[in-house]
Amino acid sequence: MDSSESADTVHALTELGELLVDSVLRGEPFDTIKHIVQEGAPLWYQNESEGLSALHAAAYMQDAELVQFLIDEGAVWNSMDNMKNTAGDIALSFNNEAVYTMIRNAGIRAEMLLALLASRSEPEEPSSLVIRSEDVTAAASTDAFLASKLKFIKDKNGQEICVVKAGEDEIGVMMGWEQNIMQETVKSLCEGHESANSLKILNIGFGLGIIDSLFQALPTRPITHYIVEPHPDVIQRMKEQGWYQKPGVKILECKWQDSIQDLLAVGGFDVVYTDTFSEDYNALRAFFELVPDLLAGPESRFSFFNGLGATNALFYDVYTHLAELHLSDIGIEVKWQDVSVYNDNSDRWGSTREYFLLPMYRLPIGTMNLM
Ligand SMILES: C[S@@+](CC[C@H](N)C(=O)[O-])C[C@H]1O[C@@H](n2cnc3c(N)ncnc32)[C@H](O)[C@@H]1O
Repeated sequence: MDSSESADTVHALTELGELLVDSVLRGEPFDTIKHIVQEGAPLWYQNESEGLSALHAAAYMQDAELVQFLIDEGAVWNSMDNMKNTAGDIALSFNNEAVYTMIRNAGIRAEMLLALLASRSEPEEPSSLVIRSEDVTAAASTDAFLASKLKFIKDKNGQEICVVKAGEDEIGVMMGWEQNIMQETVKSLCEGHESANSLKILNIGFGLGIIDSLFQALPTRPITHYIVEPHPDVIQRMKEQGWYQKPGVKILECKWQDSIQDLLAVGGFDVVYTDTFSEDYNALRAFFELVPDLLAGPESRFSFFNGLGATNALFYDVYTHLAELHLSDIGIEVKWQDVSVYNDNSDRWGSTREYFLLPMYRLPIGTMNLM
């Protein structure tokens, strides 16, 4: 094909794409739209003016039949319009549960498939949702992150935060406002635990040490408290803060991937928590697979920082369901709890990139399902 032919093809596809979106928005009959799709209109096409795809348009029209048809024909569930809304966000804004659920389930199916493909291919393909393979900054590459200098500073409210430079942006590794999430997590992991008086705890990722300090402040101090942390600046701070002298605390200065054999050999943990940085869903899922062998038994509890996709309600919902399904596959049943993180203090991010924009954090507590 010469360049004028390919320009003609692009032009024809653009015209068909525009026609499809316009027809959906005009409420044309189902058969007319089906015909345009069968003529080859690209379902991935997003119109010039607003960035709307046919799926966005069908969500605006609240046409469940059409939404299902477009999904079945391969519409892209997670594309964002110029306002950064997905079709799922639009359905949500209309409170249209049926349409929203169809789009969300399409997302879950697509991500399940991607995760399956990733587990069978070398090298691994990252999940399509948030962190893309081309992101080699400290935000999405563990090597880049571990080689970066961390800054421990105070936010406008005087709360401690830890930030790292990622390309042009500064991004929070751990922000002070997450204290509440950590508090609720410790409560749900430890309160009423059968082994509350002799807890054996494993935490992956020290960060600001918020959760580890909360574990240490439990009415009965944990008997054994493993912390896995690879970043040299964090390790330096742990030394300055006396973590190496605390009774029962054992610090492994490496990534969880490099200490997993030792951790499995220890095993028998009553509580396991993980909250790393710059890792994608595939890494989290790889950790999930190990959890049953790390836990002591059915009374043991597991949680993880459920923050992937949290810049968008639909993405967050898809990740939350994906995690639940994958954990259920390996015999871990998850109960979810909503923790309000709404805060009208728009300064909580300072100049850092925002990564959690939803009013609710969905806190997972997993236990071994022996059924
Ligand atoms: C978000 S912070 C953890 C915050 C912590 N939950 C708290 O309460 O302060 C993430 C931490 O995970 C560490 N980390 C990153 N990749 C890791 C990996 N592969 N294994 C273990 N820790 C990792 C980072 O160095 C960082 O200290």
